[in-house]
Amino acid sequence: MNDYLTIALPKGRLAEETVNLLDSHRIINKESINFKSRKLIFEDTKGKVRFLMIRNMDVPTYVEHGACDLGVVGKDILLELNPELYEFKDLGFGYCRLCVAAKRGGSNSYAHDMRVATKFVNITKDFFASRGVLVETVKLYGSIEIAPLLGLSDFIVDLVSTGETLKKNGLEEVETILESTARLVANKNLSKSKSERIKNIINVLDE
Ligand SMILES: Nc1ncnc2c1ncn2[C@@H]1O[C@H](COP(=O)(O)OP(=O)(O)OP(=O)(O)O)[C@@H](O)[C@H]1O
Ligand SMILES: O=P(O)(O)OC[C@H]1O[C@H](OP(=O)(O)OP(=O)(O)O)[C@H](O)[C@@H]1O
Repeated sequence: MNDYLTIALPKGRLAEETVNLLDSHRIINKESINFKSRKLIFEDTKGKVRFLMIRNMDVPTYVEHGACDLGVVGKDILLELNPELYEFKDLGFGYCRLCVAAKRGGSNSYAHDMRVATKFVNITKDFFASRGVLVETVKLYGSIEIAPLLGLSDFIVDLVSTGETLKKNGLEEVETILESTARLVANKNLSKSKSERIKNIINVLDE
């Protein structure tokens, strides 16, 4: 079983694109994974790859601790968690921006002690500190756009792709903090044979 390469996939929008990419390069056969199933572990016996369906924010933890050899995760999460792992490759998909947003037509000036709702507490604190503003962060896990509408926060820091969620909820973008795409990451203490396999995978993806 140890000759299997274990890959942490983030359940959600990045998993299927990763599997399609690996399948199109014949690194795995996508038939070995059923996204509709409640199963959390899949094996491609021919390609000798095991996939673990992991919550997005947990992917770096699994890879950092060596429970998985490889993982796919957004750059946004890597910047937020700053894990000890190798970032091997920008996979190009999963593009989004981490933005400051507020109620449309409201005051967009920053002030000390204002509340900012976000999943990305570390990036948010650092960003406002770099602007000389000390803010109170309100940690949320989803539907962040609702917070300013109900007076829970003055601003939000959240991911924007098409801008549709901001628009539909009466918010507007104030500024972009960073851009993100999906990254292939690896554990830092891989065996020689696993390092070789990963190098081969990257070469195939680069062809
Ligand atoms: N609207 C979007 N369009 C494109 N990529 C996105 C978008 N939102 C997030 N992403 C990217 O995809 C990654 C996974 O997002 P996804 O929405 O699948 O998980 P999540 O909701 O953050 O995870 P969880 O539900 O486990 O908290 C994000 O970290 C980011 O890199
Ligand atoms: O600019 P858009 O294309 O509208 O995409 C942006 C939305 O996508 C993500 O949410 P997701 O769908 O992951 O739901 P969540 O609120 O549960 O995180 C993000 O947090 C925004 O809410």
